[in-house]
Amino acid sequence: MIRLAIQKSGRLSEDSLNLIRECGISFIASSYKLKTEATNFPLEILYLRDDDIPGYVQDGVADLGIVGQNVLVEAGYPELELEPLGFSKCRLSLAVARAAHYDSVADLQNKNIATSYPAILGKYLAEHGVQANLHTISGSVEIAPSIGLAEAICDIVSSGSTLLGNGLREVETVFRSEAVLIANQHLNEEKRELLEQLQFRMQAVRRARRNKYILLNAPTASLAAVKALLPGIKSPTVTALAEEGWVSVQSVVNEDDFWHITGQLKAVGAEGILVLPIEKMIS
Ligand SMILES: Nc1ncnc2c1ncn2[C@@H]1O[C@H](COP(=O)(O)OP(=O)(O)OP(=O)(O)O)[C@@H](O)[C@H]1O
Ligand SMILES: O=P(O)(O)OC[C@H]1O[C@H](OP(=O)(O)OP(=O)(O)O)[C@H](O)[C@@H]1O
Ligand SMILES: [Mg+2]
Repeated sequence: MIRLAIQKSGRLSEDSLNLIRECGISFIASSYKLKTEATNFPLEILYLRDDDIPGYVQDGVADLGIVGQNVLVEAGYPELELEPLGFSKCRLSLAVARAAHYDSVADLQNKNIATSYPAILGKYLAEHGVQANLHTISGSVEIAPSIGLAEAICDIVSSGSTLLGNGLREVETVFRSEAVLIANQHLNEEKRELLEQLQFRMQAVRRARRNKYILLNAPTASLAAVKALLPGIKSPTVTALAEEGWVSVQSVVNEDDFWHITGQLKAVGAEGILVLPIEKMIS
């Protein structure tokens, strides 16, 4: 049995649970139970406050965890990170009141800055040769300038709407973060084997999410151009259509390139383009 700690309720929770489920692992989640056992994989899930996850994994109370890099690095255990998981992407940024004078980070010299991330911010300021007074608060950081607690803040930003709604302006990106899988560094052989199986499944799920299955019809005369646009995993599958002079082409495209490539496919004569999600992708 391997123990995985995830956030009980918050920005990481839903995506963490979805990832475990998409790995084919079934369990009964209840908002009251803080521990569940999977029914078809030797996995126990612990539901914790995200701030506690790095320490629990470091101490071996949990074997694995899913947590934001911001919290992991702030806790001082960056070495526990195994792989990024592609969700809960955000940044830690410095912000000042919209009307405040700001040219560069040097303007923060001797200023009061409110943050929940004193370690990450302290390192950033030291690297930029800035000495400031850090006020550590655990939440609602964006309120600090408007109540006279600080001239600047350093907190999580995603869409920027919390900053906007509190009359603040983002001035520096201090740290970029996303959810990561972390592991205790002294797992026994049996747990290492389970971790490997879990990572294999997670990678298959993530690869599938990043790619789409594409089917199209093209005139045989355009096949070379279509093949050049669709490299596929090894190479595209090409089959003849019942109608003379036409082929059906099947391949896999990266989601990031998808719109660009479909435009080019149409331009070389492709028709009837179908795009399907991929459930798992194993290389
Ligand atoms: N707006 C956002 N967009 C994307 N990711 C975010 C956002 N806010 C936070 N995150 C990421 O999700 C993590 C958890 O955020 P959340 O706001 O749920 O934390 P919390 O309030 O400290 O939760 P807990 O109650 O577990 O301590 C953050 O550490 C960060 O990595
Ligand atoms: O740039 P935005 O898209 O507005 O996101 C940023 C906000 O999101 C997070 O808070 P959350 O909403 O998770 O609430 P919390 O402070 O209770 O954790 C974070 O602490 C910021 O306040
Ligand atoms: Mg927290």
